[in-house]
Amino acid sequence: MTHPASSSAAIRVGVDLGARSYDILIGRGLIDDAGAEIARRLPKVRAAIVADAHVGPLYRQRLADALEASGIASVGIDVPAGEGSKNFAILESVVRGILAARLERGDIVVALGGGVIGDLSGFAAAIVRRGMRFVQVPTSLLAQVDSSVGGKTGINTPEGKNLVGAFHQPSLVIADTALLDTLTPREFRAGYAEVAKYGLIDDPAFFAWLEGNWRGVFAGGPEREHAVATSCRAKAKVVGADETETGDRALLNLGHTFGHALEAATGYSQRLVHGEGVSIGMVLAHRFSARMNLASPDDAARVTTHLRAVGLPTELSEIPGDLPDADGLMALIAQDKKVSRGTLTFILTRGIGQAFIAKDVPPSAVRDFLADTL
Ligand SMILES: NC(=O)c1ccc[n+]([C@@H]2O[C@H](COP(=O)([O-])OP(=O)(O)OC[C@H]3O[C@@H](n4cnc5c(N)ncnc54)[C@H](O)[C@@H]3O)[C@@H](O)[C@H]2O)c1
Ligand SMILES: O=C(O)C(=O)C[C@@H](O)[C@H](O)[C@H](O)COP(=O)(O)O
Ligand SMILES: [Zn+2]
Repeated sequence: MTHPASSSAAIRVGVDLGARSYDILIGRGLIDDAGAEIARRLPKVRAAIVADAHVGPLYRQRLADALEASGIASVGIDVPAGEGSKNFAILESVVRGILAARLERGDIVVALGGGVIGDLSGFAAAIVRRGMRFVQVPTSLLAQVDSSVGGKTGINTPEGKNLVGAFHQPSLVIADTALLDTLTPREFRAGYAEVAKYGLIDDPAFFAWLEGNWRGVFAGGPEREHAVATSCRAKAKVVGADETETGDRALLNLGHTFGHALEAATGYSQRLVHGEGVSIGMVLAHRFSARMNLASPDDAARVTTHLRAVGLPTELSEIPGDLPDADGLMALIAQDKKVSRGTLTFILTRGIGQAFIAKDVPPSAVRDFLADTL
């Protein structure tokens, strides 16, 4: 199979949200068509391209040239790389950068980067002039399959992950899968955890396909575009049905209640990046489900085997440094946004591809499980 060379050959996935509907374009080389794709949808705009210290030097000039060729002038805004940038101070610097460039409400913020840049600059776009439009040009696997789609934007605080933010949908997502070739193996693997998540939520055939084809996804064969498109279709369907997570969108949080607590516990640092937290969290969710007699332990073992095969961490003991005890982790879990009237909601499972939303999960059961696991 050959790769699409231009956006005319791109895979298009629609996110159906009435007046806020938008396209996700997926394919190799699409960054060079970004100006034309944006100008077609958002004529006569100026742009701020937000990028971090890794992605900026690699791709910002190329993107700026593509925008310029379609008459879109741009300025660049720099952000330090890493999860630590999802904070109030860096948010302020992005907001001030947009204002300093005198961008108007009708202009655009372009997030060129991974999920950190997308969440941060999407949130800036949501609050500058009470809401500017923004375009996602995701450059990590995680951002292409998950964070660039669906409009969750925000920052972290010491109290917990993504606790400050807004729902603000992009106007367009341009996922150039060739850009993933420069990702580190660690970051590629981290993004893969969110790919596997879609299989584990409700698509057992996709999970089985991944077990057989993950090497092609990593190597950049046509399996990669298939995995990105399958993931985007799955996410677009959920978001189209429940934009602001009043119901089934919570399924996309599989593995995240544990994972987010672990990210907060490790200070949003390189000790544990988001996708690694999700990998361990999904294993814990499957093991906890087995312990509650909801699922077979064989399913938890199968999930562990696959995530380990691609090189992802699956055990708390793989996180470098000390972790809080079970009570410390429970204090972080208590800040989860799915907590309602003080009770915990978890995404549990009855088996591979059979995740469900479990309300009123007894905290004592989770605490004892964590104490035994630690
Ligand atoms: N909004 C959502 O729906 C959603 C969904 C999932 C995750 N997230 C958030 O996304 C964040 C994680 O995203 P991430 O894993 O992309 O992290 P990231 O943005 O930190 O990117 C990972 C690393 O890869 C580098 N990088 C990105 N693209 C590159 C490329 N093409 N070549 C070389 N290096 C590249 C970055 O500079 C960074 O060092 C977390 O904050 C998480 O909470 C949000
Ligand atoms: O889009 C969603 O909804 C998700 O839950 C996707 C997750 O992968 C992502 O990490 C998201 O940022 C988590 O959202 P949160 O509301 O739990 O902070
Ligand atoms: Zn996630």
